[in-house]
Amino acid sequence: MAVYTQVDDEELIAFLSTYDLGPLLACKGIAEGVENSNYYLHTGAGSFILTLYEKRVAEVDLPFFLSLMEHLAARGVTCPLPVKNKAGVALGRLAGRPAAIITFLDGYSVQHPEAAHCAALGSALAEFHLAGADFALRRANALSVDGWRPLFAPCASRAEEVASGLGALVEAELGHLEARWPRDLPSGVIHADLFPDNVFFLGDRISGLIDFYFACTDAYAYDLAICLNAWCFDAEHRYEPEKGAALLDAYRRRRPLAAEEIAAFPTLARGAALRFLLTRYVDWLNVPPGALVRPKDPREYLAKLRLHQSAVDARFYGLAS
Ligand SMILES: Nc1ncnc2c1ncn2[C@@H]1O[C@H](COP(=O)(O)OP(=O)(O)O)[C@@H](O)[C@H]1O
Ligand SMILES: N[C@@H](CCOP(=O)(O)O)C(=O)O
Repeated sequence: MAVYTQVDDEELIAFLSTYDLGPLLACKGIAEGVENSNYYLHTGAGSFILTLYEKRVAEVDLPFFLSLMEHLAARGVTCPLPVKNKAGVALGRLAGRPAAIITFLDGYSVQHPEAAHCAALGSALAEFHLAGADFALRRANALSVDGWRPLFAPCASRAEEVASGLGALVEAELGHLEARWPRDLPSGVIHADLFPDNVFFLGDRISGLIDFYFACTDAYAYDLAICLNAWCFDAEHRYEPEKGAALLDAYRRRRPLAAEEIAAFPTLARGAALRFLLTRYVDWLNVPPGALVRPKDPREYLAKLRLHQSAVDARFYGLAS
């Protein structure tokens, strides 16, 4: 359960009184998510999500995330909208944290995506990239290749606690990726965390995307690689080529991949695996005392990284220019 910051009733009622949302009717901590504290909020005006932004979200980046949701929604991507208070401001402070209320989206996330879900995701991801192409704000990806070594270094000595040989493997992989990371691929705003829990379905159609708090300006194909890792493996972390093909084909129908994106794809998939291996590893070792959170298993991403290390080139993923 991701609630790092507890909100006191009186504080919440005072916070809500700065909005035109009517009285507080219910507020419950949300069981999913690992990054921020999220509450389901029911008020006289309906259902909302209250988010208190935690450690990995820099306050200075919040205008980027909130404006991005407005930008995408205006271009037909179904996503939450930040709710403005009576002063016309979407960002406030609650319980000592930056906080915002966003609209509630109907839908549910699929726990075991099938190829049809992967295809729907591929189309939605390409539409997201196209809709964000004229987004004026930029945000560097703090969790790209230059951020991985500083993330790992402070807790590198504990790697054996998580998996035998992990420290050596991460060191070698960092060296490999730092030497080869592609820097000039087609780029724009990417979601960077479009895992199944951040995509809502109603029936077999995507009803909305959530959780834009890792969004940044980076390579589109890197976002696709993140999705391949998150959607196209089975519960034992084995790659499922038919799901990979469904995702990649659907994406390419909406936004064709350039030859250099295809050539870089194995490297991007390795980097995408290492990025989530590292954040999960750090979080696994550092659960804040009193936090209600279930950290995600870094070993899942170790298995995915090993798979990508075995890929000779993009044909492994069925990609050819
Ligand atoms: N706009 C929304 N509408 C409905 N449910 C939401 C919305 N935003 C978040 N949630 C719920 O809260 C959970 C955690 O949100 P998420 O943004 O993924 O957390 P985090 O900020 O920790 O990444 C989601 O899995 C979902 O169940
Ligand atoms: N998707 C990340 C964790 C952060 O995402 P959240 O939406 O669960 O908060 C992972 O799986 O490591």
